[in-house]
Amino acid sequence: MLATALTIAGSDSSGGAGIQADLKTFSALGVFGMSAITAITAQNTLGVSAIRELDEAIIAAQIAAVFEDIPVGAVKIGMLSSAAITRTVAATLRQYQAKSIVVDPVMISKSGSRLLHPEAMTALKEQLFPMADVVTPNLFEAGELVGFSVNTRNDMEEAARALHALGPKHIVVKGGHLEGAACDILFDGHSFVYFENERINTIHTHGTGCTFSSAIAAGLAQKLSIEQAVRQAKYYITGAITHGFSLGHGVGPTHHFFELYQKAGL
Ligand SMILES: Nc1ncnc2c1ncn2[C@@H]1O[C@H](COP(=O)(O)OP(=O)(O)O)[C@@H](O)[C@H]1O
Ligand SMILES: Cc1ncc(COP(=O)(O)O)c(N)n1
Repeated sequence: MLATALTIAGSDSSGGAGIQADLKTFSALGVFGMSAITAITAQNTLGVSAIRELDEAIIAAQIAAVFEDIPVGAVKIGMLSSAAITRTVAATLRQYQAKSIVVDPVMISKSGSRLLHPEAMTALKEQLFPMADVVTPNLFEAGELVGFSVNTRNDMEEAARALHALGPKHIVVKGGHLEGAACDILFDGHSFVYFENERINTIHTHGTGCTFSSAIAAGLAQKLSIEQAVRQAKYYITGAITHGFSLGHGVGPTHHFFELYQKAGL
């Protein structure tokens, strides 16, 4: 049977991030994608102009409709916006005993808009982290979650240890915003694995975090180990950024035709 994955995230009208990036990633990796929308953003390559949260009942109903009928191989969680939505998502996933959960703790868009109210941080840590197989903060998100700034590889390791103590089975701290190579670290509570690629010199990185976490979920849905899933996701995001392009007037999107860059060896 085709592997399946569910994304629980916000909608990005410009198609570069959020639900749209997640579904494109699932498809490109050969996984059947399903979605539960938490919030609708009016967004383009220049920024976010409006956000409308959906009410908790329709969010829970979307998740329930999928689980009641279809086997869910993996779940990716992106923009949650509020504490109430975060609690609803956690409770509904608990109800259906969801497995292989990837939490991307989305906080601020690349264009600077808040996608998570600061008061939702506690619900995220207390309700969702203990259920997560993997949590994938970038440097800023890791810093907000642990309460110290994360700027170096040493800081990334310290942050991964502190976040692992909150309950997730694995932490991936993403170094997309580091100086030098694009280096991410995976921590399982015992040891670190580094995933490193040359930094691609581009401004077109809209949706990189969404794409990377969805690619990890796709791998888990395909029964890869966490390390294999992160390796596949790193290969995928590197290709998607390499082939990212200028669309609109601002930060353009990544490219989701995996076959194209697979054949080209990136
Ligand atoms: N310019 C770049 N070149 C190569 N890889 C990058 C680049 N920017 C981000 N990445 C990679 O993309 C993934 C997403 O990371 P990041 O951009 O830090 O996330 P976010 O979108 O949450 O800020 C990571 O694997 C990171 O290493
Ligand atoms: C709906 C939505 N979800 C997530 C992001 C973050 O994406 P990124 O930080 O990669 O721009 C976004 N811009 N919009």
